[in-house]
Amino acid sequence: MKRFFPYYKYLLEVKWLFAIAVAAGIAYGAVAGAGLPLVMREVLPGVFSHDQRPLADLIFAALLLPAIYLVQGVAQFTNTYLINYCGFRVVESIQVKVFSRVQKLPLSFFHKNKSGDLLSRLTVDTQQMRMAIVDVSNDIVVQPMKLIGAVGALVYMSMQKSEFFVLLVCLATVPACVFPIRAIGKKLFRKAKVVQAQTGDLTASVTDGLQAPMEIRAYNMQDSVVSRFRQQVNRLLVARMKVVKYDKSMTPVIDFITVCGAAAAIVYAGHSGMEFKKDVVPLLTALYLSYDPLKRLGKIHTKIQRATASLDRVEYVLHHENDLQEPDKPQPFADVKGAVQLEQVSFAYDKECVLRDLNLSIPAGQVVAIVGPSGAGKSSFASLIPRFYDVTQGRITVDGVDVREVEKHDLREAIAIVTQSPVLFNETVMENIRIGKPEASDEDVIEAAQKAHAHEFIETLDGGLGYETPVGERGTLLSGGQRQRIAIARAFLKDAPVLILDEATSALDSESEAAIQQALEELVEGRTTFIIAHRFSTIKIADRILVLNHGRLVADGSHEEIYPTSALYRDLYDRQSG
Ligand SMILES: Nc1ncnc2c1ncn2[C@@H]1O[C@H](COP(=O)(O)OP(=O)(O)OP(=O)(O)O)[C@@H](O)[C@H]1O
Repeated sequence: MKRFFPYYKYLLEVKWLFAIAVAAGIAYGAVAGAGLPLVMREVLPGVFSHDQRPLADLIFAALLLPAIYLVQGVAQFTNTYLINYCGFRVVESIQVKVFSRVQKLPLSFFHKNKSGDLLSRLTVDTQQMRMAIVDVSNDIVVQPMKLIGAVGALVYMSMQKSEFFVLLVCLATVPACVFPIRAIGKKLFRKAKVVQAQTGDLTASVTDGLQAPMEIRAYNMQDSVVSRFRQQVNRLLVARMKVVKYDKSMTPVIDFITVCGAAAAIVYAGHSGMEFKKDVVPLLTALYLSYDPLKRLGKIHTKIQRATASLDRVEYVLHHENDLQEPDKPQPFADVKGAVQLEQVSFAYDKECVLRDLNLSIPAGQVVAIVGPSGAGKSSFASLIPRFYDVTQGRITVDGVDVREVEKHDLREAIAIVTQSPVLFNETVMENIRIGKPEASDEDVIEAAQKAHAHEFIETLDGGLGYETPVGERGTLLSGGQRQRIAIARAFLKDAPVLILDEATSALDSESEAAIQQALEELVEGRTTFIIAHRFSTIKIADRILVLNHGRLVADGSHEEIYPTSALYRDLYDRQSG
């Protein structure tokens, strides 16, 4: 339980509503625990005595029951309604915290963790945590109150007739409940952990299945995808049933132990010649009502165990070490010109180096194409400049400042990236371009689209809806060439001094290709540009070509300089020109 304490601060945000909820819960507990037995003990025996009672007395006595249930009902509704509200608010705060943590983590985190599993941690596991924080806090106050109410009624009755006191001994079965509660709780924790992990796997598999509809159809994978899903659902079912087994065994076990106490009460009551209506019924009602909160208190343990299994998964994200730390004393980074320098740079994702001993000086405004065979390290090279990863050795500077010594936000403000398959967000074309500069006016966005040779096609979109056309999830309502031009428009709007272009590998139709080529030529002007050249179609706009092979720089110069001297470049170039 201690592990949940840091999260109680979210409950403080709704402390007054929570306090009202608990107060209503206490009122409910007191009325539910003590009201019914006392009515039975004090009122009903008189009503059903042998003497003829006036009708008014009967009506009064009868009305006591709905009155008790009315008070109890209003208090219970207020309690559960507000507890639910507080619970949702706490979940909301935890979800925002986890989501914002995820957004701060480096790219490597997303390569190690499946997005579906992260989704399940963010949604399912945070909901489980709610149980431990809000429901348990409520139960911990309300259920003992109910217990005190019922036990109070027993004590009150025992004061009226001393034999009743002995019946309190029946409650001695209560401590015996602790042992099964603890044992079942331990089992439940382990089983709940398995369920949460498998829920994550299942969500990951669903996400995969929904994100690649074309590939699944193209390769006729429907049956195998469904069969894998069925297996995972089955595994989850088995794991869930284990949780249900332990969770649901708690109540019967506690019922059995406590009913032994009730049996002892009956034996005692019968033996000592108590009056059934007047003494035994109210007594058993009070006993029953004191066992109910006990069972609920027992469930608190199982709730905490289940929530702890989820807490582990949520804290995996919250406490995940960020290996791309911000500098302690960030250097100012304004009016960037874009001179980039690599000094003895080596880089490895894991153990094996994918870039080795790179020494380069790229003056501001130079357009550099990076070429090399597949896997040579071109994309890795480009990802080091915006500090998506840190170099393993050496350093990279922009305008003489080590990229690790400026705030990541400032560094990335100075860099625009156009990837080969740009991701569009499920918003309008206008908003997708505005991502480049959130404060830009509509006119600025349109101007950027014009520069990117995108304005013409945007205007005709969706029967003239133009910039207000939604692009669909991940931009699926647009063609590859259109998506690329929107990404180029974003880069124009951002107007950053450093540009990284990941040239499209897929063939575009000649009209798109010509428009994109022209847009890129204008975009690179005056910016330090790194073009990851897969198809060499953009190579002619480069001032300088870097040839990488197995992570090493094997040639560096203009096309005219390196074509005669680098066999690898010549080979790559000739193959491309066919
Ligand atoms: N996230 C990653 N984690 C681990 N290894 C990676 C990761 N990304 C790339 N690699 C490895 O790093 C090496 C260089 O990959 P990189 O993507 O930089 O090459 P590339 O020249 O851009 O290739 P291509 O032209 O095929 O895109 C490859 O061996 C690749 O397997």
